[in-house]
Amino acid sequence: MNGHSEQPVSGARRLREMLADPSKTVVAPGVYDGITARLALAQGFDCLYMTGAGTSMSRLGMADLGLTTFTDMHTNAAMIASIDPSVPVIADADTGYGGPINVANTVRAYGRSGVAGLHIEDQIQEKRCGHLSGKQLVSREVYYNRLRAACKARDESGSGIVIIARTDAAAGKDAEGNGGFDEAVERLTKAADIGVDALFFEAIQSEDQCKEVIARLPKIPVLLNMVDGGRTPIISNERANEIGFRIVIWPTIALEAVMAAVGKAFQTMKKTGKTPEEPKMGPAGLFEVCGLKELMAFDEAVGGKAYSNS
Ligand SMILES: C[C@](O)(C(=O)O)[C@H](CC(=O)O)C(=O)O
Repeated sequence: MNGHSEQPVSGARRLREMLADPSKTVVAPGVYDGITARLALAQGFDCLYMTGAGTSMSRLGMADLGLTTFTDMHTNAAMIASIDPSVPVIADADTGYGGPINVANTVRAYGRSGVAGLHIEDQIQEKRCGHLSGKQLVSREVYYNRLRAACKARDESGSGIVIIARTDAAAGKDAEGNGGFDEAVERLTKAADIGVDALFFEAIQSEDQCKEVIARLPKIPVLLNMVDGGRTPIISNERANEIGFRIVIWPTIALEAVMAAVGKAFQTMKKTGKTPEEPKMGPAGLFEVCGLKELMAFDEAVGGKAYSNS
């Protein structure tokens, strides 16, 4: 033993193992920072989803309108993936942030940082949340080039990062007017032929459409995007599994909880001059969510005295 017993764990490999069982559905709650990632991990989720909308709002204070750069997204994804490298993180990679060489750079960088999977979409650079109206798409050719670049970078880098092709065509159109349900099926069918690992049909409008998507895209795993108040009716993870979805992401679960709760706490402070009455965790309780005990134990294990009387 040389003491180097901790082998790097590949989130991508773990995600691929999870996807290899066709009877299983990977469930990934949306997280966007260290706190939400820690809270999801504490509940025992075996996969996390880094939401781009949440990253945009938490890091920039801006709505999901394509303002986040590669650096914003990569830095956040890398941080989240590093908290528990044994739990795969699927991260939003929007349009890939430019042309084919940008897409390739994104795939390589996410893979090097331990991100297990990412999705690349066919919106134009001035993109928006998939559940808003008026989405504009790049042409099929530009989209397919993005996907070819992503697959080539995955293969050349050897990271095995799971490439998920997302199309916004069901509720958007390109400059030639191509759009709608069948266009989305066509784009994702081609995506599977190009060699991506999974498919993301954005803004499915009904449970019947969910079934049709699964029937028409039989080749590789299909992801379901569950956004409360979005275009797709909410179904349970169990139902998604019965229909045949292999990944379910819940991008806004933490955003909905946090925004409502924090807004209420600030309102109470403004009205009463104090924090809300509810029981508090206290500083130690708060830090324990983010590894306080483990960090102190590590320090002590190597002879540190800094925290021994805390
Ligand atoms: C999945 C998504 O890309 C995200 O950023 O999390 C968003 C979610 C949202 O804005 O509600 C999307 O569906 O476009």
